[in-house]
Amino acid sequence: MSNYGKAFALMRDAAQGPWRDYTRHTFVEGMKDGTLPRAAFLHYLRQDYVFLIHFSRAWALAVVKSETHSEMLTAVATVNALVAEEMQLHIGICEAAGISHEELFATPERAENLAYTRFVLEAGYSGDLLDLLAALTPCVMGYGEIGTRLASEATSEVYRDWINTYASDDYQGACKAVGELFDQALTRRIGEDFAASPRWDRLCQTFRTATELEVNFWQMGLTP
Ligand SMILES: Cc1ncc(CO)c(N)n1
Repeated sequence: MSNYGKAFALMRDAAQGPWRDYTRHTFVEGMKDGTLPRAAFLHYLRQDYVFLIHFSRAWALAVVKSETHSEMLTAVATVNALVAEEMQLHIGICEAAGISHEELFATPERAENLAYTRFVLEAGYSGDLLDLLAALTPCVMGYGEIGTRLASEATSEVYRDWINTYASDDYQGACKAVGELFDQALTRRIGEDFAASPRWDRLCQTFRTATELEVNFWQMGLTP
């Protein structure tokens, strides 16, 4: 199992059912064995590019909601990793499939996509860094777990570029950094025993809702 920090492990266990639906979705299993139709993958990737625009904005909000230099450093590194690295994967794969960057940028946003990213942004606007991180971590860590598992279990080379991006040391390092950020931010704001605080259940609920919205996102991917 992944080691992305204490808070993440507790929240994932509290959202076990949806977490499994998310990380073992039919879409994911289709990338593993190569049976996922190319049209569904490209449709997903275009939506995911739009997702990453708003997801980067949410991480930029984490800079705004930071209280220490160390928190700012992790948040700003994540913004950079998203904009400068992860989005490049989408641009590259789409270009190779004949979809120009201009066309990609103009992709009409699906409702499932809009619901998810605006839920995350709203958690951050109306709350503090903890509320925001509870909504952000399922996205970051889920893909980290999926990437690691598929790198060892994939029986097809079709989606290897995608798998390698999320299994890479860079991406895995980002998951660990975000896990440390979350643990430290919780300890700073509510103390060492953060899971016993009255805020904990609500944070777990935000994590669970974001996880369910990830399930809906894969489902959208299957319906171009
Ligand atoms: C929907 C979604 N969740 C998480 C990630 C990982 O950054 C992504 N690219 N897309």
